[in-house]
Amino acid sequence: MILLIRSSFQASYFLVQGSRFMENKTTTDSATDSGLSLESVRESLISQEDTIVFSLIERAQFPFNSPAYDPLSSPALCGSLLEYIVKETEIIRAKVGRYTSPEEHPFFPNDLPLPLTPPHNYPQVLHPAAAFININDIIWKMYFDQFLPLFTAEGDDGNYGSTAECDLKCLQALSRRIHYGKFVAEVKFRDAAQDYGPAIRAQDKDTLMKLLTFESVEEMVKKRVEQKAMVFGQEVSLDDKGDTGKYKVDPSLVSRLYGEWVMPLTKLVQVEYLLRRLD
Ligand SMILES: C=C(O[C@@H]1C=C(C(=O)O)C=C[C@H]1O)C(=O)O
Repeated sequence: MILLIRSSFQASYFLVQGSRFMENKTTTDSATDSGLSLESVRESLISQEDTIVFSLIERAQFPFNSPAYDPLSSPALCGSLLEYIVKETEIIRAKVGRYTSPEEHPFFPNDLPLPLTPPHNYPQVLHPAAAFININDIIWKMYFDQFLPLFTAEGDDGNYGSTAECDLKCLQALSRRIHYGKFVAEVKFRDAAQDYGPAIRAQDKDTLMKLLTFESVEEMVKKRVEQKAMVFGQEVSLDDKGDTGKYKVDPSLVSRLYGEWVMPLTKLVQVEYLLRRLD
């Protein structure tokens, strides 16, 4: 279910204008400064592909390792090892102000502590309603139910902590990329407000989806991530054979991840954002 709370823009303004600490280089140079353009947001998406492909390669070194996702038997801890690691990591990240960045979205947003670090004034690039769009529950389900079983080998090697750490990295990278759709939508709206305006006023999701979709760009993205998976994930051999033709993660699966989930979910975020752009 999409978390959409349409009231209290004051609270959202606080989130957008909140503190910044330990910035992520791949995402902060473009959209949160004043030079927002379709080119700059696309550059950021291209750069985020590297993070996603590397995080998938890291995860693929372990088999599925289902005990990492089973409820823990310890009475002091509830949920799975993976949930525990994600929740505790998000508590620390909240304390250092990460979720006051308009580019960061927690998977467990309830009961997070307030930042302890000094506030940072982000330029207010997005409409305040952006702060209430969080589709991490959909991303979580997609990753564990559909994608993970496809790209990990069956089995259990006992490395549950390392496995969960890798899942956390993948989830964070996917979430950042997909929610970056807010910036993509903002720039598309600014470039063609006369086209988007009527569809927004009519709350016409289908027309918005058509307006923001560029099939040729999507084809390029799928090809490029497949190529990146080949280059970043090739087995390197020092003997005469050179390229062994083996990859650490199946390049066609990375392309499929983008085609079936990452881009459709980025577009879902774009539509949800645009529906509220004139509130
Ligand atoms: C992100 C954009 O919007 C849409 C979504 C895309 C994506 O998620 O990569 C690619 C093309 C568009 O259909 C874009 O136009 O660059």
